[in-house]
Amino acid sequence: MATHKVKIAARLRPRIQGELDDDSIHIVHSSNDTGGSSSSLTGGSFITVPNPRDPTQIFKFPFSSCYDQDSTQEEIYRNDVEPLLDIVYSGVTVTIFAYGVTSSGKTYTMQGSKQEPGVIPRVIRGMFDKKNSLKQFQTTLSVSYMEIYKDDVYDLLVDRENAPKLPVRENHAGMVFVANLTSAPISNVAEFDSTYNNATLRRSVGATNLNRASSRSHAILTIEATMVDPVANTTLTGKINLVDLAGSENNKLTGNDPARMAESAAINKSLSVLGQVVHALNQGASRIPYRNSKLTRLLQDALGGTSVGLLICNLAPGIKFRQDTLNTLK
Ligand SMILES: Nc1ncnc2c1ncn2[C@@H]1O[C@H](COP(=O)(O)OP(=O)(O)OP(=O)(O)O)[C@@H](O)[C@H]1O
Repeated sequence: MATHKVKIAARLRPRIQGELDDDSIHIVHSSNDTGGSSSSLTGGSFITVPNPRDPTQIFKFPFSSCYDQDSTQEEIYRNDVEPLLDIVYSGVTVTIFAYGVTSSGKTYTMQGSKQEPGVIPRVIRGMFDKKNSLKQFQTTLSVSYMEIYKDDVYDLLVDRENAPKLPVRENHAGMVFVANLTSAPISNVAEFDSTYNNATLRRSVGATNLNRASSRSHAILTIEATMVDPVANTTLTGKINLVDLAGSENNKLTGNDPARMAESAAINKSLSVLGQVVHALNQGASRIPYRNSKLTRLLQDALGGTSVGLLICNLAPGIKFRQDTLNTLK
């Protein structure tokens, strides 16, 4: 029986201006919940959504953690993210995904704003704070950042003109890796911020050049911790992947634009394979379909073995998203 699991959380974003609220989507906190505040409970809650074709039929979706419109970035970090940093420093790979349709709040959850920083800036601060408390190790942190667009991999830490598609290879032990991906050492938060901000700019410039939105690609930011114990003469490596997934999309919205349809097909395929992989892992299945997409192939070592994952399903409350919300939840 497999021991690895991907925890699945849901977050309903608040209504944004001009959006008609779908007040039939409810987060129900189970009665045996004891911890947390009223906006975020982690003891097993569920979301209810009526069937658009038959409102008397109520679909019920259970989640390990549910965050409603009033939940804060701080709550998500404290409840579900911060506990994972100790796991990284024990030499394990952790992966956090933000999943959902376009405009459901993935980027807000991962990056946040200056006033309300999201998972990425909080993880960076947490990683440096913990590093400084690990006295017995000489610990170094490094960052890599890549983008998967239509199953091609690009390095976001190098200029676009010098950024060819990177090959995906497998080593002797069967471990999949991206050849020639930059790994930049970071010695403090300011150094990370500067590297990351440049890369984010590069991602949006690249996206504009390719005539697409950056939300049409998956972005994988990886922070690796290398811990050397000089007394025991051992080295331990742990890492955390922070993944802002491309928006899942209703194919009907792509019109007849062939480029858009190909893009959409690639996104939907990789997201559907990710769903199958997470399901298979959580069922303890013996065969996990990693190889069916570049995204899951690349994250194979991050999802299998002793690795740990957190998938945050972002949901939009608007009526026009009802069917997408159901698709995400399913
Ligand atoms: N929890 C939240 N609280 C306040 N505002 C939010 C929240 N979540 C999302 N928003 C706002 O909703 C809008 C859409 O969110 P965001 O851009 O994060 O969506 P997305 O899923 O990343 O979209 P895309 O797939 O197009 O990148 C933004 O204006 C964002 O600031």
